[in-house]
Amino acid sequence: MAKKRTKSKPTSAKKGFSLKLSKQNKIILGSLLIVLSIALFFSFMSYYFTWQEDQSMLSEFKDRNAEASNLLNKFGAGISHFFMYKGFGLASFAFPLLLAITGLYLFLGLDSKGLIGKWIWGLVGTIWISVSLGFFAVELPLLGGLIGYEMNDFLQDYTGKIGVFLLLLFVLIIILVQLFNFSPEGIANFFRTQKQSIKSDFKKSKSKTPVSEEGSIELSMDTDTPVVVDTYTHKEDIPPLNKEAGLDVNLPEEEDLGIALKVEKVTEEKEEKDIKAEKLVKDYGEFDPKLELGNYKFPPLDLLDPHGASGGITINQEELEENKNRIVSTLKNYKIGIAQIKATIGPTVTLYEIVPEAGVRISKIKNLEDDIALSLAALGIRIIAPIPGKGTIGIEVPNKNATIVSMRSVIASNKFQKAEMELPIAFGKTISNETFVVDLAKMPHMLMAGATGQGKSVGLNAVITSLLYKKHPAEVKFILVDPKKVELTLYNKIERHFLAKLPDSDEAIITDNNKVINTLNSLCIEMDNRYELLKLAMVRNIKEYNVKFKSRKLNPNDGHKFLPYIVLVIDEFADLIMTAGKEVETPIARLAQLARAIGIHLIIATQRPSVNVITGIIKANFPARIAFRVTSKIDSRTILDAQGADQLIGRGDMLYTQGNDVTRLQCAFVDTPEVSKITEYIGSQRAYPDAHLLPEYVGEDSGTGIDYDITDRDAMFRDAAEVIVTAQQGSASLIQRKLKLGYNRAGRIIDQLEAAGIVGPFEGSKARQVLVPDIYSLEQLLQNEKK
Ligand SMILES: Nc1ncnc2c1ncn2[C@@H]1O[C@H](COP(=O)(O)OP(=O)(O)OP(=O)(O)O)[C@@H](O)[C@H]1O
Repeated sequence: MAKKRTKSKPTSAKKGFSLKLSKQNKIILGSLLIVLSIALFFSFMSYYFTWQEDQSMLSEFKDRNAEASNLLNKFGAGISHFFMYKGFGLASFAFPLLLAITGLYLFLGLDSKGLIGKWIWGLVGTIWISVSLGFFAVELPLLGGLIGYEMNDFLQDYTGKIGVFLLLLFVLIIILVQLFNFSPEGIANFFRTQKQSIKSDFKKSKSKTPVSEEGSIELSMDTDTPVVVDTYTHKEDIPPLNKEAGLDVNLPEEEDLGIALKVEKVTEEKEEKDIKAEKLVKDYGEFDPKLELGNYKFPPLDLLDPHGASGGITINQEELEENKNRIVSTLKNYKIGIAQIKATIGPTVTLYEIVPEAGVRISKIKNLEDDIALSLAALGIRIIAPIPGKGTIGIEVPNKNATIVSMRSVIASNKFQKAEMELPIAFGKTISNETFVVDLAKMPHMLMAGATGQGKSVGLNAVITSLLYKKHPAEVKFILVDPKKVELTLYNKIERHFLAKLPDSDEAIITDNNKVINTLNSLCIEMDNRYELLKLAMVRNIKEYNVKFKSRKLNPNDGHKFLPYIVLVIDEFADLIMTAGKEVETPIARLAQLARAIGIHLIIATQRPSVNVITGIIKANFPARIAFRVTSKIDSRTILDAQGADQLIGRGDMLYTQGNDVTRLQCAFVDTPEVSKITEYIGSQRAYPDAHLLPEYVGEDSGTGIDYDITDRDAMFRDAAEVIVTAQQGSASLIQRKLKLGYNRAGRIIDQLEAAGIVGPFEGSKARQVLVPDIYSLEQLLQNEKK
């Protein structure tokens, strides 16, 4: 369902007439229609009482001295005469109603899609009522109006009274079926639920009054039983249960059926729950998570720049010929004959597919990779021998004039617009110029690496932009970690729409490494909480959970809530892992292993794809990997487990793998001003009161309430205390430096010092306060502790 909704998002042109009016004009026109509808309403009402008096005056309309009795004077009398007398009679009230609805739509700027339908059905209903009331036109001409009377009369001439009646009945059925989804089952259901609620009300009232008279007990049993059987005739196992439920107060002698009854009770509860949910859905509709920001407008396409690309790629025939000849002659030099050669032109590279003559060994061509690259004298040549599943050999040669793949073109593509995915990402275009769209929810986590300046940040922006164009703020939340402090700041503007943060933090975009650790741990708590909810709801993943929640089968009073997807983006992972090591690696590995089912997805980018940054445990849990250009073959292997990323040409040229196949893509280009426009567009709309709040996590560093056992203290505890007190500066890095300890051990000692009351609590980026003034006081404190 959600998918369907996202499909019909107003992305660009599909807005009907509302597109032609500015906001101000809509408000003005809306108010005009509302005022007009009120005037019509009062005119019509008043006309009912004054029409006979006013009729003679209609011919003197131009005479200023003539006065009508209608509340709206001559205007009221004239227009009511037109609509009610000459028109549709009582049914004319539909017009002020329709005008008021249209006016409200325009005034409030609502999506005007359903409006035409309302008018059509309104007019059909008006004619139907007017023709039906035409039967009484002789006695009461105002009921059906002239049109109703004439039409009724006309039909009667041909079909007679009964014919007209049957015709009207048939039209009524059409209206009910089309408009209210009327069906025989629907009617049966309606009566069933009505009966049910009457019965339960009846039972409730019965159980409230203490049973005292035997006679009355028997009577209630008798009346109860047939109702129960009636209600569930289609389910044989239920009636005995209801019988019991109705009887269990009254008939203790049926105790021997105890076990069977218990089993059945469970089924009944479940049924009742479902029925309740169905009733709720019927009364209030499905739960709509988007309702709180119901007027949210998705960013329009024209915020994105076409970047000069007219859409297609220009084919340079000369260049193609030249490259082909060079490939053929190079291979000829090594005595490799070619049976066939074919070129596929992409935005940045052209793929030459070669079918070698029979008997040529593929390994021979593979070994010639460097020689071919040399003779083609071009940067970024990649040889794929053989192309998986094709039996040909591919040589990718960069185009002299690369075409920029604009984000606009990929977002506008059919493939993205129609993508039936949970978290669709339009990455860019493949070598055969097809838009490449993947589902982040299926990846389920992504590792992105590449040397500096090769397009990582643009890639991250492309990912975030794709999601912003497809998802409502209620459906996805981002946690942005930006140790470089400049790359992701633009997203600050959408903090209250799309970002998630820790409850006590001011900034939603995390730039401080300590906060990252807290956030990651908080995400782990969120993950555990979500698993608990999934368990309670008896579903396997977030998608099923949200479907169940939307159909009101999960009670918010039991802690259930709509769960948005959470996407964690870390722009520079190397920096984090270097400073925090295991403290970051452990929660990330945990999240990566477990978070896929509950809608938490990680995207990690790094400039330094070395093995101590992308450790085995991280790599094992990130099947989707993206490599922009890197400087060495080793780096390429670290990211992709294959070489090739070292031969890319940069500027968004990238390799993508989600397992075995490696796909070469040109990443879509989205520039900072475009991102800025998008975030401004979203940021200027009504938002939630705050960013999405993650569960609270009390980090080890904040240390509140940590009570360390004195005997458990680190061997260097005393030395560290002396260093801190002497320097009067409570920082872990000081201990690290002076005592040559690792980050983690120093952190632990600081916690112990805090527990001992030597340093104050964690104060963010500032050093902690030292609570002991000198070495002498420290001695005393430690002595007292021992006692
Ligand atoms: N997909 C693309 N198409 C065209 N040009 C691109 C593309 N991606 C990046 N570029 C060019 O490369 C430049 C650097 O890109 P980007 O800032 O994304 O690199 P980076 O890898 O994030 O660098 P750093 O690691 O230093 O932040 C961009 O300013 C842009 O000119």
